[in-house]
Amino acid sequence: MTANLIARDIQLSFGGIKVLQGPSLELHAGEITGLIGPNGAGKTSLFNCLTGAYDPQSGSITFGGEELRGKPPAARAARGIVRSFQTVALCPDLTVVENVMMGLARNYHSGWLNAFLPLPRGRREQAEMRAEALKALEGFGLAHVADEFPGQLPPGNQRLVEIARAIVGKPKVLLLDEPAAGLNNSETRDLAAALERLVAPDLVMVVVEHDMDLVMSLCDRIHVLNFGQLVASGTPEEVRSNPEVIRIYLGGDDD
Ligand SMILES: Nc1ncnc2c1ncn2[C@@H]1O[C@H](COP(=O)(O)OP(=O)(O)OP(=O)(O)O)[C@@H](O)[C@H]1O
Repeated sequence: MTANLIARDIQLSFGGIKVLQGPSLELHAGEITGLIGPNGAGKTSLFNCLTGAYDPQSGSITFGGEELRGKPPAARAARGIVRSFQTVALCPDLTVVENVMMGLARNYHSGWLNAFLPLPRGRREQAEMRAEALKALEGFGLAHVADEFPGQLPPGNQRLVEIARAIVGKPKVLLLDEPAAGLNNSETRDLAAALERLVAPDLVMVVVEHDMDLVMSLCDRIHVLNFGQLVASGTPEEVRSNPEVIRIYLGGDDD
C-alpha cells in the first residue's frame, strides 16, 4: 500500500519570526520530490516539522492518512520517517559499517545495542545487520572502507556513509537535507544513481538541495519555498520556466 506524506497550512514561528507561513504540499510515494528555495526559506524547518523536531503552531501533517502532529520524533521514526542532516553527523568512535548498522535499529527485534552484546542472538543479529549495512555501503561504492573510521574518509565519502545509514533500514519516508553538499562531481553522480535505484512505490523521497542540476535531473516534482511560503510546485520543466521562481530564486544570487 502506498502512503503519501501530506502537510497542510503549516504555521511555524519563533518569537516574532514567521518561519513557515502556511505551505501545503503533498509528498508522493514512488517519486523523488525536490524542495528548493533561497537560504532561510524554511526548507530545513519544514523537514523538522515532518520529523517532529519542531512542533508548528498550526496545520496538519498526515502520513498514510494518520495525523502525525502531537507524535514525538521517536514515534515518527518508528513509522519509517528518516532524515539526513545538512552537516555530517557520524559517530567518530564507531567504524563506517557500525555507523550504518545504527540505521537498522528499528528493524531488529533485540535492537542495535543488543547486536553488540556477546549473546548468541546478539551475534546472529550482528552478522545479519553487518551484511545489510555492507550492502548499503556497496550501493555507494564504499564497502571497501567498511572497517575504517569516519575520520579516515574524505568529507564527501562521510556524507555518503550518512546517507547509507539513512536508507539501510528501508525507510518509508526519506528526507535528505542537502545530500550533495561537499560532494565532488563523481560522488554526486554516485549519489544520484543510488537515489534513483531506491525509488519504490512505497517510499516517499524528498531532497532539499541547492545543486540545481542535480535537482532538475533527479526529481519528478519540485516545490519552491520563499520566506516560508510555497510559491511554485510542478515538474522540473514547469518550475524552471516559472517566472516567479526565476525572479526569486533561479535568477537570484543564491546559487
Ligand atoms: N530553532 C530556531 N529558532 C529561531 N529561528 C529559527 C530556528 N530554526 C530556524 N529558524 C529560522 O527560520 C528561518 C528558516 O531557516 P531554515 O534553516 O529552515 O531555512 P532553509 O531554507 O533550510 O535555509 P538553508 O538553505 O540556508 O539551509 C531562518 O530565518 C532561521 O534563522
